[in-house]
Amino acid sequence: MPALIETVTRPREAAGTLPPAVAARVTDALARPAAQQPDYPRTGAVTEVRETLERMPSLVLPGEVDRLHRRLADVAHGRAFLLHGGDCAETFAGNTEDHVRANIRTLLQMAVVLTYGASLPVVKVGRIAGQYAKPRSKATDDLNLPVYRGDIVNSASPTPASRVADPARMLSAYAHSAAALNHVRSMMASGAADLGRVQGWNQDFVRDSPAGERYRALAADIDDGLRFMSACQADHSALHTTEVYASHEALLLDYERAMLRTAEGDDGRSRLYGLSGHFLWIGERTRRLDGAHVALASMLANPIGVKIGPGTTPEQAVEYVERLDPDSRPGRLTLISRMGRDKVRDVLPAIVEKVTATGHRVIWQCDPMHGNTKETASGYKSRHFDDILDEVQGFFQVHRSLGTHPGGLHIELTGDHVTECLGGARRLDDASLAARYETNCDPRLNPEQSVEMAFLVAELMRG
Ligand SMILES: O=C[C@H](O)[C@H](O)COP(=O)(O)O
Ligand SMILES: C=C(OP(=O)(O)O)C(=O)O
Repeated sequence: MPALIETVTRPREAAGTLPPAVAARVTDALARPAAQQPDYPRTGAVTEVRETLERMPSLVLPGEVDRLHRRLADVAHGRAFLLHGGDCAETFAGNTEDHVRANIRTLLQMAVVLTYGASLPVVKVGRIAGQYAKPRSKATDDLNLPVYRGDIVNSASPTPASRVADPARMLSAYAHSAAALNHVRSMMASGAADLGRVQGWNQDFVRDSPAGERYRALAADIDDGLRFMSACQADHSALHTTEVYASHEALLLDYERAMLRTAEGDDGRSRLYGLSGHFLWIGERTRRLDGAHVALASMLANPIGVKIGPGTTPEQAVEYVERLDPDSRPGRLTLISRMGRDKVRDVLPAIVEKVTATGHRVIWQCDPMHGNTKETASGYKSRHFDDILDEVQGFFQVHRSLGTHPGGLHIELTGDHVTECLGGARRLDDASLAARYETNCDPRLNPEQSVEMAFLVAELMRG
């Protein structure tokens, strides 16, 4: 697909929107070892694209990032819950109005269930409007072609030409992200997040799902509550709208570099923001402490997440906290554990204890997807609903036993009725996966499995 925005070639010296001292620090940070970066055939083209992006409007605004930071501070203090979800890999072709709407709808449905079930405000963050870069386990695929690294880098189609990394794809990713954000913002502004409407979607779920009976009572309770509030003419204006924030893995350094902007923060001080999204995270494969991803993130004013897999030591976790939250600001750092169901109960406690002892208030979030991926007998990369749930249960057990706040859930999901993860109320089995296995990378929960998961997590939150 051609780039949606033409590159503008300008003299090198005119490039860059950052003050020179900041730009020099960014350059230093990015000179560190960086895993999972594409091998572009022509580096000049990368510079041209970067310079074009540096001149474009940022995708999100510093004030929105700061507001999310304040919401996340509530999560860190145990007064709210962070729900984070969306595609494993967004695609340009899949960035349609229907898909964006369905994903947001699923996220909001889950949020309603969690808010009501756990009586806690839920901060909603989509894996949306930028989740276009994928870290991979191997450099080549089964056909011995360079591996697909996400639509921002190359194409999933299995030919040598389409797997060549193309910097112009960063421009398309920018344009697609802007379109998705625009749609999310208009959904929010036009009342799509009105609790009454979202609750209607849940009733569809209750009616159509084989697990419907189990959830009918909760859905009816929410309805009663809404009717009661209307009858009392109580001010429920807050129930008619909501905030949804955008996040992605800050993996592709050329793109993230181009989206850096300085702006005055809440306190009037100039700060560096990564304005490709509100919340940016560092993945399991790029979290080396002396690496470029950690160095860049440490300079940003955004809330930052770090995925921590089963190989993480308590000492490393403390290092992340010290480097990424040096001012000890609650909500700044989210540690996203993705241990796998077999390891979470053994590995997480020592990490939580050691980090808690530093006095920093991090958000503890559970990603129960990435440690539970398996190949099925028929060759699909899948995850079983029961394994996912088991990891969430383990995560809650660990936090309950240590008296810390199990602050969030990070899920790969889609609002499309795919068949990618096994199990759930419809008991999807290996033979059913072929029907709608559509992901370009990892398997996602479908809407029914997602809402079912939300009901089960709400029960855990009620404790
Ligand atoms: O989403 C996470 C990773 O990008 C993904 O699990 C890597 O998949 P791979 O092991 O097929 O490369
Ligand atoms: C790559 C991802 O996860 P992880 O870094 O935990 O493997 C992801 O969340 O897309």
